[in-house]
Amino acid sequence: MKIFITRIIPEAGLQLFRDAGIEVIQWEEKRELTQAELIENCKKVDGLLIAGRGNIDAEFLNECKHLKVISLFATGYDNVDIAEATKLKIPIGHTPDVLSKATADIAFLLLQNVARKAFFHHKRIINDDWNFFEPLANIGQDLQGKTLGILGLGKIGYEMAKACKGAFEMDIIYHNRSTNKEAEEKLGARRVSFEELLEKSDVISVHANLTDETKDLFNREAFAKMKPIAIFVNTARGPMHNEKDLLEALKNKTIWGAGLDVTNPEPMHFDNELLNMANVAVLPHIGSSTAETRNDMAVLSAKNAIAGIKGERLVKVVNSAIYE
Ligand SMILES: NC(=O)C1=CN([C@@H]2O[C@H](COP(=O)(O)OP(=O)(O)OC[C@H]3O[C@@H](n4cnc5c(N)ncnc54)[C@H](O)[C@@H]3O)[C@@H](O)[C@H]2O)C=CC1
Ligand SMILES: O=C(O)C(=O)CO
Repeated sequence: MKIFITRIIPEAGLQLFRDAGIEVIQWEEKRELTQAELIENCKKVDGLLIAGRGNIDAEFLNECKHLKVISLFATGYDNVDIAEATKLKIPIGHTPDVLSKATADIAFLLLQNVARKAFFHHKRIINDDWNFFEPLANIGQDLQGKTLGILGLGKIGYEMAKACKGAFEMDIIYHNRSTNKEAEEKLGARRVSFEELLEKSDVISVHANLTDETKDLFNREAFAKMKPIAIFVNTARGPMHNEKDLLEALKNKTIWGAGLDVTNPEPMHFDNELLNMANVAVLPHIGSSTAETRNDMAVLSAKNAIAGIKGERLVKVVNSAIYE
């Protein structure tokens, strides 16, 4: 039995494959493998563990329909044609829960950095531009008691809401497909329409899944409805905001600032204008990137892959319909 892994993953996951007697073939080159190379490598194995990008579309799935499992080293599965995988009865595993706190921490970190322009001031010091105490300079904004609007109050959104409530006693409003009872009871969160979320939030933090419905949701029209002091934070997926419209909204002061762990496209080009704006903080998609979380992701994704190869139900499966 063999598994192909598209990146070098933490040892804790590799050990589980050894214990299960499954041979590991890892892609060790720094560059991203091409779709043709992905297909070629998958032809020789029973399962695929995919970390990073990778387009698991209908064409790939039909070329590799012998795969007993595709295990994502991620919780987001927007790069997979789930309907086709389900039709072909290929189980898709993912790694929810274990990364919720780490990812929400990055949303929280971005929010504070933007509110106080911390990344910008750090850059100024590097450029020998230390501005001594000036009452009218280096001005950020308080977060205390402000309104946090969450788009997609699922696992990560809940952790972000909890952090903001605890640290800044923020009022929480949210737009979600369903009511989140726990957030309403424990955090006093209130479910609102998308329009109300845009109009009432001082901070909008995006935590929904990327789908046809959420793609390009934050566009010129949406930014125009937001408050001029609003801070936009996206740690979910870059295509949920329109980057040209975001730049324009920031330049025109339609909104106040933005914190991005995900960009559109990804990677963001180093000379992108957003990177030179004082009220913008950008990170290279590091939401789940802590030693502890990556270890847990390695273990969970390996457990999913091993179960799939053995023909057992995955621990965390996206397309549970295949078992019905
Ligand atoms: N920056 C990073 O490194 C990471 C990013 N992510 C992203 O975060 C996303 C969320 O992860 P979780 O919180 O674990 O997922 P989740 O499934 O627990 O939460 C997503 C929430 O979004 C809601 N939602 C989906 N479509 C919606 C719509 N059209 N309108 C309103 N609400 C909608 C769902 O009902 C759900 O409550 C992932 O799909 C992934 O794209 C996840 C982990 C790390
Ligand atoms: O889990 C995900 O969806 C990520 O984006 C990376 O952890």
